[in-house]
Amino acid sequence: MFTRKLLTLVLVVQPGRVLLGMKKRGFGAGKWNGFGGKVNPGESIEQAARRELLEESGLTTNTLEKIGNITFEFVGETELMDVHIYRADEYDGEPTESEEMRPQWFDIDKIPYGKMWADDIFWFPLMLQKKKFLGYFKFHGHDVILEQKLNEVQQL
Ligand SMILES: CCc1c(NC)nc(N)nc1N1CCCCC1
Repeated sequence: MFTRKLLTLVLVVQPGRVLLGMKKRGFGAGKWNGFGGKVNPGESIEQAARRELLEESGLTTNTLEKIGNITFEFVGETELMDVHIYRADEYDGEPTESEEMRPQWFDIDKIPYGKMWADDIFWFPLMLQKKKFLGYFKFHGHDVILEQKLNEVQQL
């Protein structure tokens, strides 16, 4: 009944601040988010995460750490979104605007949750504490969470 679409999301974190991108078009346009997107046939999830980070922000990293996996259901859609979330604590390059994303650093205490996907406020604190987590969010439209599960795990 449900198929799964593999997606990636990378958060670049430095002491006291996190790099987010303003999505300029497509799915999630107008929201701040990490960098990510689809996994192409023949590439690993981690390779896709690295590719999307470079394409969307201009950055590369040696330290991509898998920190979470969240499954999203949108009511009425039969394709679940299986988002594999990574944290990068180091990076090379300079944040660069792309066609998809306008990057900007945010102080940890000024993360614009009101302009992000509604789930982020729940799992960002775990991500920032370097905890690992599994989650499930059921959305009605793009703004209303009907059901949610979020559990810390020791390994992914
Ligand atoms: C699945 C949608 C989504 C979402 N909740 C609904 N929350 C965040 N932070 N990112 C998302 N993605 C990240 C991968 C690329 C698509 C958008």
